[in-house]
Amino acid sequence: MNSFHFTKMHGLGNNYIYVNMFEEDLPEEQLSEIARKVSDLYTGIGSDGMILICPSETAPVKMRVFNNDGSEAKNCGNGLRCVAKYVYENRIVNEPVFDIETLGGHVRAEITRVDQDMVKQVKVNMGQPRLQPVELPLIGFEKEVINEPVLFDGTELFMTAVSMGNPHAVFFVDDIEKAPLTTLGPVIEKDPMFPEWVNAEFVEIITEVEMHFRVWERGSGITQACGTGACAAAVAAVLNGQAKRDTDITVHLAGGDLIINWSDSGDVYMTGPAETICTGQFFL
Ligand SMILES: N[C@@H](CCC[C@H](N)C(=O)O)C(=O)O
Repeated sequence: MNSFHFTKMHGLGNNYIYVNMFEEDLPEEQLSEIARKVSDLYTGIGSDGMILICPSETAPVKMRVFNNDGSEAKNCGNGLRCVAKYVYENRIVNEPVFDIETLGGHVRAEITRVDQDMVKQVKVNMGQPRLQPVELPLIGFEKEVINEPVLFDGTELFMTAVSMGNPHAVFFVDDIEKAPLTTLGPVIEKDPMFPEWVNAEFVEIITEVEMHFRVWERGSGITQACGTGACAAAVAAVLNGQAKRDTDITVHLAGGDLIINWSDSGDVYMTGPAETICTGQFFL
């Protein structure tokens, strides 16, 4: 294998190189290295990482996510919408509602808008948020972490910790433009309290149903959007009394908007767009 076909797709600017593993065969031991290579802006294609669209034994399709540093993540909200678009348009699935296996559990995708045979919008039942520290994992805390003061590089921030299959640390700020994204984002990401590192999100509440959001992603740095992060932010807002359950919340990310709803059933729903950028052949 010295080349493979890819599709570059994005959800609100959060862009990945997608490889159809129903047709391609990338060696397991080289996946991290290939993710780093394709993601390189100068010598590769340039992306936030690589996502594999794989056969599954328990669902019509399985998603595997690699950040642009080569680390493998257990979930990716924007990736899920793009995978749903890909498998539906390419007739790997033929029904508009189907399950996707991830390393963080199964989720259910629903194709909610199609325009001239192109999927434009997908809604995903992301499942229940997990709040116990052991589920992130997060060490040094026994119980759910909701608005707890923590020092990062000498700065006190109030943290709410949420797992959406992957780990998130959410911080509320008064002004999103002044959030310490570039300075504290990388510090929070690799703080020893997170043995598997963490995605760091800053959130400015506008109203009970609207918030601004910026992310420093584990393994990728600043990205335009993070679907699981937006879910975690909405859950954190509810836990902190800043938003309501079973209500659509508009999350304004750098790349556009997502609608998040933490339903009374306990599941979190994410609705948003998915776009194809280009297809090509990558030479290793
Ligand atoms: N961009 C994603 C999340 C990708 C994985 C994340 N960086 C991690 O390591 O957990 C999203 O849209 O959720």
